Amino acid sequence: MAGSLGVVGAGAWGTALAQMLATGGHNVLLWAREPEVISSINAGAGNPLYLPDRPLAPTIKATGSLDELAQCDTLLVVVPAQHLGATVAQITQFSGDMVLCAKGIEAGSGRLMAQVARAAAPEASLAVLSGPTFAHEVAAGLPTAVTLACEGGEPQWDRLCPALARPAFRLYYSQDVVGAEIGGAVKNVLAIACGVVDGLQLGQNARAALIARGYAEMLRFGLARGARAETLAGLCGLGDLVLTCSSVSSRNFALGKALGEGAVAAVLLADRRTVAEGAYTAPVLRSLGRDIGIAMPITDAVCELLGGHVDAGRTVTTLLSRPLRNEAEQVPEGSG
Ligand SMILES: NC(=O)c1ccc[n+]([C@@H]2O[C@H](COP(=O)([O-])OP(=O)(O)OC[C@H]3O[C@@H](n4cnc5c(N)ncnc54)[C@H](O)[C@@H]3O)[C@@H](O)[C@H]2O)c1
Ligand SMILES: O=P(O)(O)OC[C@H](O)CO
Repeated sequence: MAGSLGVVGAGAWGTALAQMLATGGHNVLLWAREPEVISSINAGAGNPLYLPDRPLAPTIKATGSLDELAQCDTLLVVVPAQHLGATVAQITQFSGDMVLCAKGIEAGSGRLMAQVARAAAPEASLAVLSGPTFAHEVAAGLPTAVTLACEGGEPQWDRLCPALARPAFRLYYSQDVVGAEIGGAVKNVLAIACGVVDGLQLGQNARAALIARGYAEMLRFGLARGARAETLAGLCGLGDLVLTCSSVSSRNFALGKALGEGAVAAVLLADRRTVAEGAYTAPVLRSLGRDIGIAMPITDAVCELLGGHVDAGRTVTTLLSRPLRNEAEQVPEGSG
C-alpha cells in the first residue's frame, strides 16, 4: 500500500510528475514557489506559467508550505539543481523516501544531487529518477520509461514501485545513483552542443558524430567518478542523450540552437523563467573533469560559447582541428 505522495517544485517537470502520479485517482500534494501557481492549480485552472494547455487532475492539491510536504511518506524533489540544497534544507526532519529528479551539478561545490540532499536531509532515504522524459509528454500520459536508482537497494525499490509506477510510466531498477546523476547532468551540456550544430545547419552527420563523441565524454567522466558503464548506456544516459539532442522541445537544445544562430548567451540566459540546466552544469563539469584529468572537449567548447569568449563557428573549427586519434582512446579498458 503506497503512502502519501508529495512533489516539491511545480515547474514543468514537477507538475507533469504530479499529474502522472495522480493517474487512477491518487492524491498528490504539490509544493509551488509562486503564489499564482498555487491559486491557479487549486482553482482547477492548471499551471499556465510552466505547463500550459494541460488540465490537471482534481486530486492534485497545491501548497506553499514545505512543512506540509514534510508530512508525506514519499517526496519527489523537482526544483532546479542550483536550488536543491536550499529547498531541501527547509523540509525539516524528513525521514521518508526522497526521490531526486533534477538533472545537474551544484556550481561552486561540484556536488551531485544526492550529495547535496544528503547534507540537507540526513535522515531521508535517497533515490534518483532520471531518463528521457519531456514533461509535456508525461503529463499527456504518453508511454515513458525511466531509471530509478535507489541508494537503499531492493527494499527501497519494493517500496517505491507501487508509489511511483503507473501504466504509462515504467520504472527500471538500478542501484547506481552516481551513474543516474551523471547521465542526466552531462546530457544537458551535450544537448546545448547539439543545438549549436543545428543552429549552424551543419547537418545530420555532424549531429550523430556529436552524440557519439559526447557519449564517449559522458562515459569517460562517469567511469572516472564510479558510475557503471551499463547505467550510462541505459535510459538515464544514452536514452536521454538521444532524446535531448534531437528536439527543440529540449530547453538545452533550444538554447544551443539560438547560440548557433548567433545569439549571445548572456542575453539568452538573462531573466529566463524556465531552466536550461546545462548552462549551469557546463562550467562545473569542466572543472571536475580537469581535476581528475579527463578530456572533455565538447564540454570545453560549450563553456567557451556560454562565456561569450568565441562565436559558434569558431568553436566548431576548434573541435574539428583537434588531433586525429584512436576512437577508443582514454576510455578505460573493460568499460564496454
Ligand atoms: N521539463 C522537463 O521536461 C524535465 C524533465 C526531466 C527533468 N527535468 C529537470 O527537472 C528540474 C526542474 O525543471 P523544470 O522543467 O520543472 O523547471 P521549469 O524550467 O519548468 O521551471 C523552473 C522552476 O524553478 C523553480 N525555481 C526558480 N527559482 C527557485 C528557487 N530560488 N528555489 C526553488 N525553486 C525555484 C520555479 O518555481 C520552477 O518550479 C531540472 O533539473 C530539469 O533538468 C525537467
Ligand atoms: O528541456 P530539457 O533540455 O531540460 O530536457 C528535459 C528532459 O531532461 C529530457 O529528458
